[in-house]
Amino acid sequence: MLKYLPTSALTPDQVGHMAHTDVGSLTLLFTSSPGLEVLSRTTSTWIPLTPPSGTVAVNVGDTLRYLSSGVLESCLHRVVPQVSQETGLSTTRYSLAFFHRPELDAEFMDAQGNLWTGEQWHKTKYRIFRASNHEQMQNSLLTGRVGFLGEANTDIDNS
Ligand SMILES: O=C(O)CCC(=O)C(=O)O
Ligand SMILES: [Fe+2]
Repeated sequence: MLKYLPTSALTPDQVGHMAHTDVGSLTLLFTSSPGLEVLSRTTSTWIPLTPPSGTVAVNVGDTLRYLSSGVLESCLHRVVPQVSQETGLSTTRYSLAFFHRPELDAEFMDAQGNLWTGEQWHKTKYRIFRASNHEQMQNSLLTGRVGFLGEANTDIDNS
């Protein structure tokens, strides 16, 4: 369960959840709160996505992308705070994510040809997830797009 607390600090480096691809294979995301946005590969714009009530959003993560040799694309997404007209603060947001991931000893190759085990990939990418927003912005591992740093720039490499 993820809870995004209200904040008055709405500068771009303090978004609810930085632009990223999920680390595992498939993510099942349950939420009825607005704020989730997905980057369109065709227009390179952020598209708001609120799953209709009773439905679940299914994200392909990095490892399924690599295990399928890129046939399935990992989805780049972020969470943007929604500001309440009454308080001027962002609203509290809840979501429930169920992360599937490969076995720790599963092997796959990333888009640059580097070989990984599931465990290595998970530990490496999670270290970035836990880092400060500033450090996250220095590392395109978070976005799974070489040279693309999410909020920090918009040059997308489709590798
Ligand atoms: O809270 C959400 O809607 C998305 C969360 C998310 O993208 C994640 O935890 O990887
Ligand atoms: Fe995510």
